[in-house]
Amino acid sequence: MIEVKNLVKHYGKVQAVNDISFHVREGELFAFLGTNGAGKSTTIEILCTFLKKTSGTVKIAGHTLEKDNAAIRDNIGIVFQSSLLDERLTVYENIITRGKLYTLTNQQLTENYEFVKRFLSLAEIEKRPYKKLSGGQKRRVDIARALIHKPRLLFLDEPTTGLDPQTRAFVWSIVRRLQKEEGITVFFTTHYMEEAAVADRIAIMRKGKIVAEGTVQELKAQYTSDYMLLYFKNTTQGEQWLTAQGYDFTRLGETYRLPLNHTLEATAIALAAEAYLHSYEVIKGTMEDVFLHINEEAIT
Ligand SMILES: Nc1ncnc2c1ncn2[C@@H]1O[C@H](COP(=O)(O)OP(=O)(O)OP(=O)(O)O)[C@@H](O)[C@H]1O
Repeated sequence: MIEVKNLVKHYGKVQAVNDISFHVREGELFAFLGTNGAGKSTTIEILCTFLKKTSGTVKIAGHTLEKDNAAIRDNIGIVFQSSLLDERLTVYENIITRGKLYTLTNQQLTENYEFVKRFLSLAEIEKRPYKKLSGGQKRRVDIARALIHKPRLLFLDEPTTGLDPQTRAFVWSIVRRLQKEEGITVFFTTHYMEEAAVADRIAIMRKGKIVAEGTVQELKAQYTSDYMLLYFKNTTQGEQWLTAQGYDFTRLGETYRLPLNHTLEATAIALAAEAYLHSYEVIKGTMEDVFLHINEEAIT
């Protein structure tokens, strides 16, 4: 659905995107991550036809960027962090006005409107002015606006920043349904690593370069490790046992931390230490660990 090769973007002397290549498969939920200033927005703006690249090639849904931008725009929907809708118009008016920018017949527009209304549960709010809506309702309408022409690819730039946890969960349930039920490819950015963890694949940018790419499992395997926390009945005896076994442990107050090569190692350790243990837990590496590791690695 997206194929990017050797993409470069300079703003004067600033090299915002520095020779990146990646692809996104049809139907995928793809997360594009990076610290502030990494080059994500610049990349998205190029992919969405808003910004001219310096060099490189981009193909979206089989169409070549800059040769066939109109066809690309017909295939994509975009939800920005800040809304682009008219505060004074109603939900219905906003979405229909947007839909009229595309080459849809009246019948197609009506059918598509009925689809987004149902999919995003807009029936109760369609007659209300946009400015009267809550933050979560506004987000639903923003997504409806992006879907009115039934695009195959949806870009979401930090779609949940500033929303409460319940609304965030709701937005993600919509995104998942769009992917699963409608087969829409989703390309999103976020600063919330637990959101990135649900993606099929992830690319991480730093200073204009893609520094890591893969599935959540692949990235975790490469950049994090699992560990075990041990809580002993008697810390002196517990520590003696760990030392006798030759384990490379760290003491954190009354707790002992043991790195694991594999999660299942914890079972054997817990069974061997059973006589000394009060309890234990296994902590899995997270996407947050991956992200911090990659950015630390790049700094040092
Ligand atoms: N119009 C511009 N003129 C000059 N430099 C720019 C311009 N837009 C972005 N930059 C610079 O390009 C680099 C990449 O910026 P970009 O906005 O793409 O990063 P980002 O990863 O989207 O960051 P954020 O997470 O903060 O949105 C930064 O160094 C930024 O200062």
